[in-house]
Amino acid sequence: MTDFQTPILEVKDLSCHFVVKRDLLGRPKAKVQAVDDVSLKLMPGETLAVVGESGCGKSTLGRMMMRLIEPTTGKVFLDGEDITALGHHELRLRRRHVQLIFQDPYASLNPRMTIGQTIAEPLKLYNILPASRRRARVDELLSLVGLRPEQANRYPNEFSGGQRQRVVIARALASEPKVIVCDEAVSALDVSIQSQILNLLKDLQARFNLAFIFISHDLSVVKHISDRIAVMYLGKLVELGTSAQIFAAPRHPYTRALLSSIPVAATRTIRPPASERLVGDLPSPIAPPSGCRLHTRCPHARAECTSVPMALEADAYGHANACPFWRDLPVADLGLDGRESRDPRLEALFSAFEAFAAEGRAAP
Ligand SMILES: Nc1ncnc2c1ncn2[C@@H]1O[C@H](COP(=O)(O)OP(=O)(O)OP(=O)(O)O)[C@@H](O)[C@H]1O
Repeated sequence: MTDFQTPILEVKDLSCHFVVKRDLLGRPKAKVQAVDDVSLKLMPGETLAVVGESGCGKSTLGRMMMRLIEPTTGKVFLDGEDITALGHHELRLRRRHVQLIFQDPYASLNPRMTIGQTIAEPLKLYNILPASRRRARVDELLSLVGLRPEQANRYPNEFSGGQRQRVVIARALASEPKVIVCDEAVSALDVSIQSQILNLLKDLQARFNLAFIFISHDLSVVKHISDRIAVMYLGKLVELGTSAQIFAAPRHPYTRALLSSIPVAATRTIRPPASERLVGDLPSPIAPPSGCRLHTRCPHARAECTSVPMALEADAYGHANACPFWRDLPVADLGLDGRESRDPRLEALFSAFEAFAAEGRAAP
């Protein structure tokens, strides 16, 4: 049984370094530090968004959570059980509880199988139901995702992008998961369809107490669906907090920069000014900058940033950030959903209100 104090999914000090070059003797010569020393907890029924620009390690992190990519170091716990060292058979049984939904539903559906066959696959694979009861369950799953049972005999190419994503969601639900990792799950869809799919995911979450890892490069997409948001830069976590903390009182210069790049129309949060924007290009993950990895692009960088450790420091309300100088950042007119200024003296108070509002929804 799920204990509400036990995270449904937890990663501890997780790293993934891909070897991209070897010498003549086959020894590693260059490694991409795709994910570096990331620790996160996901509580049952919670939505944790992982955001950051392309290449920051979001997908690698998501796949390591399912052990679709083997971590270089660190551990993964599913419902309190260390699954890092499980053998193939044991792992396959646990995978039933963590499902993945990709960006492109067409690529993840077999064009030669009817959607009924596709949705029935996990029922067979994990021996969830005998053959005689599978059809009724497929009908039920189709209804749950807003499709009609009589559509079960159709093929993926007969459906729109949004409908195909509903099929993928039905297939994920068939294995009765506890966690669904949504990797850019709505990015390829039109905005109106995006919100329909997000609403569907929210409804299913409430119904089945599902936990979501929601991977996205787009902060505006995750704002309304996330309990907490983890912000990544070049393989490192730079900020972690409730959605309200991140949007109303962002602390790390990278989070401030991400918020400054959201189109005004996409969110009611007023954009930070241009002075918050990053300079230059993303450095190579093969040789990330020393100290704070953002220092080569940070508009607020100072000499010490080349050597500071990049570790998350959390306040009493669970709002964690890796910039030790965040309190000294210039007071930016971030809008803060209607507040006029970002007075640091008021920030602790706002944080307290937000933590209070989030209490019961989010892990500390
Ligand atoms: N199999 C691999 N071999 C070598 N490098 C890889 C491999 N997979 C990912 N990478 C590199 O690891 C880094 C992180 O990639 P990842 O796909 O996790 O980032 P991401 O934030 O999900 O980006 P995107 O949104 O573009 O997929 C990138 O520099 C990428 O090029």
